[in-house]
Amino acid sequence: MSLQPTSILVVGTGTIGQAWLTRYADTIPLQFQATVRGLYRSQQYIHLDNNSVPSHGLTAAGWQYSNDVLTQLDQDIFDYSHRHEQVIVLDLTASSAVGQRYADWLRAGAHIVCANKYAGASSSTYYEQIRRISRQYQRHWRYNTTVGAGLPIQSAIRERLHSADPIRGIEGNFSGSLSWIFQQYQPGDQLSKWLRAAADQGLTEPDPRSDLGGLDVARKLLILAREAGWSLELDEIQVQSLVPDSLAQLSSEEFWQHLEHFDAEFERWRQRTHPTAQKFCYIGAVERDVDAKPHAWARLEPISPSSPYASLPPGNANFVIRSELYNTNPLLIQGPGAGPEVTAAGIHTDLLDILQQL
Ligand SMILES: NC(=O)C1=CN([C@@H]2O[C@H](COP(=O)(O)OP(=O)(O)OC[C@H]3O[C@@H](n4cnc5c(N)ncnc54)[C@H](OP(=O)(O)O)[C@@H]3O)[C@@H](O)[C@H]2O)C=CC1
Ligand SMILES: N[C@@H](CC=O)C(=O)O
Repeated sequence: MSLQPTSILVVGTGTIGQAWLTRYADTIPLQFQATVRGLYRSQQYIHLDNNSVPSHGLTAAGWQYSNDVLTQLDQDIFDYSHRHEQVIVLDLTASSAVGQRYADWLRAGAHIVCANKYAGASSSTYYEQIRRISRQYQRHWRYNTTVGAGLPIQSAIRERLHSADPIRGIEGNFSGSLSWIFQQYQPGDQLSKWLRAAADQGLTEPDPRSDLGGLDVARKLLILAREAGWSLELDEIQVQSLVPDSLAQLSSEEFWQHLEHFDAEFERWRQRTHPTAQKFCYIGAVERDVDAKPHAWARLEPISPSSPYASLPPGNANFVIRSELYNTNPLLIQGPGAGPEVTAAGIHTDLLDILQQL
């Protein structure tokens, strides 16, 4: 274990950030000498001293306004690294601007734990760059919660590969929020009623159109495809969007104000395409064709009462992983696929994993 102290810098104090700060920040075993030294939001940051209780940072006086928080964070990473401390950045935002900093932060000496899916689902060029820099500078990048929240999907895939058991395909209900919505929705309901309930529980993305539009599932498919060692880009994944064109360009606030269009459009689609279906599930899959080229898709499918998808508890995700060894009898992983508690727990697992390796 490293004799150097570790500074933890937390970017994002929203639903997931607050859950981690209140449940876990004060529980890091003392042997790691790891301290939360900074909290960063979109336009504010606060430095915490060694004696601060991190969870109190949320309400502490002393937050400073800045219109360039990320430059402050760059500086803080540089300062702590040059004091020969280990630095771990927790990226608990959904921000592309934050995700675009990873290469620089790794080079500057930081390790990264993220719930943010941006980097894992970015272009192959950027993704490979981050991987290369992590290896070159011997920095850790952990992102388990980007797929299935706290469920151990990526480690299951890695273990298959370590056992020389290549992955053949992955299918499932990858979205905790869409699971929550569609396991309870009944034809004739206003879909937006269930959407609001999912958002109130912290299951959706900050902008729920990322879930409804299929982007969130597509990102997860891409992250898992790359974990399986396959080369794929986000725009190669075929997704069905449930967001009407008329609502796609609105701000997130405006979208919430116009849910009647969302309900009406969904009802029209349902009547036109599956008028007798009683249950739906948003399913995604990625697999390789005979030429070893990966293909991925995600769409809302009608399901019969006998389908395994019909009995998922609301909010549960499931992953059916087929490999050479687990093929006709695949590996199944199921459990809560979203939510502040399980996601914060997954972040903490990734953090402790890095601390143990330093
Ligand atoms: N909900 C879930 O179940 C799961 C969520 N995730 C991921 O967790 C991440 C966070 O989600 P959630 O907590 O719901 O999001 P929230 O919108 O609740 O919080 C986002 C936080 O990020 C901050 N932020 C945004 N942009 C920047 C920026 N440029 N610089 C610094 N801080 C910034 C916001 O600042 P401010 O407070 O000023 O607005 C806010 O504190 C997302 O990437 C999501 O995909 C992953 C797995 C499961
Ligand atoms: N919005 C996501 C949260 C986790 O990534 C989901 O619904 O699964």
